[in-house]
Amino acid sequence: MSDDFSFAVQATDGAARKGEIFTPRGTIRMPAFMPVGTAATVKAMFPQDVRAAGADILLGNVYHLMLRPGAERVAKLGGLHEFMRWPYPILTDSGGFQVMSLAKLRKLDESGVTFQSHIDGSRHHLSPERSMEIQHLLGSDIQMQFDECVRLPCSDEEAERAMRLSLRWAERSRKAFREQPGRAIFGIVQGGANKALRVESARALADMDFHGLAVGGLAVGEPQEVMLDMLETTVPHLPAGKPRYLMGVGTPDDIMQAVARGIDMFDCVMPTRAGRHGLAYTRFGKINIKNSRHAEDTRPLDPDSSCPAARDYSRAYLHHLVKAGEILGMMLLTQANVAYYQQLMAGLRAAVVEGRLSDFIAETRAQWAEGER
Ligand SMILES: CNc1nc2cc3c(=O)[nH]c(N)nc3c(CC[C@H]3O[C@@H](OC)[C@H](OC)[C@@H]3OC)c2[nH]1
Repeated sequence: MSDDFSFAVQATDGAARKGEIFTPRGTIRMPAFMPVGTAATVKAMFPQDVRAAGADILLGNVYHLMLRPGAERVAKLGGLHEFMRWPYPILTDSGGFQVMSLAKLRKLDESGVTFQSHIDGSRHHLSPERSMEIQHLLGSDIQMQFDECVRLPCSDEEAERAMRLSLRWAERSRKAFREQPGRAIFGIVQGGANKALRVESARALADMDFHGLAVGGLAVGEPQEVMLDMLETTVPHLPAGKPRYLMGVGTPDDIMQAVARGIDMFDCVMPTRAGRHGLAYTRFGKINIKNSRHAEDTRPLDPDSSCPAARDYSRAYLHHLVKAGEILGMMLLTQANVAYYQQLMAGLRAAVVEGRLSDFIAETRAQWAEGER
């Protein structure tokens, strides 16, 4: 196992790619779905179950971890991998998105963002330099540049201001990144829903020495067709030899459509958050397990699933646990959902290798529509 970070495309099907990222902590099979582990845990799941579900990499977040327990403390305790007992790759977001969505009393200027913690009101400052230092302290394998993500819809002026600021912050993040074998930094394309801005941002970042590139500023309230239109505009300007990560996406259908347009990596709170609210993702579509029609249904979510939570427990039992507010209900549905997302990614990877991605997408959608047999 080399101690370097590297990426290889092994098959293509139209714009879609099947590839792998190699890191000293393990290989990431792509297209990949990265479960969100914001506060050093994939909520309601043991790390070994996240791994058993098929995940090669999970996410951490600068904003949450700098506020609690603190980046220096995580470093003192051996780093995030040791802290949360996840020895495989971790990608950390740079915190800019959460500051703008969670923190109070934010002040943004060229230096960065000053804000008050949503937890205890303490005051903090995040800059490209401090965000990279925190990601280094956490021991992150893939670090994200510090950027500004604007909500949609927004004016062209607002999108341009944030995109240019994010490019200047990309340079500063890249300079502040501590080069280490196996460690990577990704740039983030911004530009709102403005095609010219998206192309300019992508081209500028492609010329900087990033290991991978993310498409940011999407999944922020825009319709799917706007998101897909921005992908068709942006992806052709991203280097084919680097991984492409679409941040915050998405539903199973969003992911399939984005894979077909050349995206390799995804993250979304949907499978974990939905699991905690009684919503199950399955090959037959979504199942709201709270619905009374499941109260005496002895079938599991999916008898053919490799995930024990989806295969071994009746819908009646899951219905009972969720109605009773039992913790095990959250645990089982979260595990089943994360496993379903990983099974979907495995199906997409195989379909690209076999050159049958469009058939796979059509078959998968048909099975959702058909629902239960
Ligand atoms: C939901 N839609 C969505 N669009 C997004 C766009 C951006 C963006 O342009 N820049 C940055 N830096 N982050 C973004 C993010 C946050 C992802 C993180 O948010 C956290 O999920 C809650 C998780 O942190 C473990 C994840 O880590 C990568 C987005 N999320």
